[in-house]
Amino acid sequence: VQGHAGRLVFGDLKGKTCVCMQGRFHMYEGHSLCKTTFPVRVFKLLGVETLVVTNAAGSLADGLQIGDIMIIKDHINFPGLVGLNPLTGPNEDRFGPRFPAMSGCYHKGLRCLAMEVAKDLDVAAIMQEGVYAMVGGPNFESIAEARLLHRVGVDAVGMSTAPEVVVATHCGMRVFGLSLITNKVGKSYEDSDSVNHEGVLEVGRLRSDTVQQLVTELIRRMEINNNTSTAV
Ligand SMILES: O=P(O)(O)O[C@H]1O[C@H](CO)[C@@H](O)[C@H]1O
Ligand code: HPA
Repeated sequence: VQGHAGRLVFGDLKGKTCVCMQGRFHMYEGHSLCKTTFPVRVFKLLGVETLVVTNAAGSLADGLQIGDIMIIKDHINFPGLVGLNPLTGPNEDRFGPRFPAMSGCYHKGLRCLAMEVAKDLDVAAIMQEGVYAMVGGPNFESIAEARLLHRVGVDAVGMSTAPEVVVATHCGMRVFGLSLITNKVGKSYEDSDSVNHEGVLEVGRLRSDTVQQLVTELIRRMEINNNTSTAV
């Protein structure tokens, strides 16, 4: 999608072997969920243990302002709830079970560590935990849709991430996620501001250094098991 470089970068980050996706596939681009999540299975086969996901998202929570960073505590996978799930079809037993649990899919230890990192980098004031919801897109939400999402407990909404997290959790990877709040989602018919992709990219540019520092320091401090691989 425009604004995503579409590169896969391999390297060493603070002593940990990492592979980084600059960009992702989205369902709204017409890709199957199988293709959208294919990189995650490639990472698994490469020996990656931890997946760090980042996204741009619109805020529904009054306490989340533009430029804030939300540590994803949990998600609501709206496409998944109606059967648009990357795990649909015969189960790939070599990756994981037919019916994987999704409770606790955003690793608690990594969430706590990220908050410590935020304090040490002096950015804790712009960070809090919340619930991310994936919608199909590509249109942004109507006012009634925004109100619905708010009522069901969504803090931030975007059009990605949940399928990758489902596939990573299915194959036993640890997951950590961040949403950069790029816009407020209008919940009032009196609001005249409307969101657009250029505005989303602009906030992304403004906060890219902060997100980069947070992720780098988190990776430097995170415990690893046998190998040293992380995918971002
Ligand atoms: O989730 P990412 O790809 O970060 O970006 C979000 O921002 C784009 C819309 O501006 C959509 O792609 C949406 O999902
Ligand atoms: N809605 C859905 N996806 C998004 C938004 C939004 O407001 N902002 C960035 N991605």
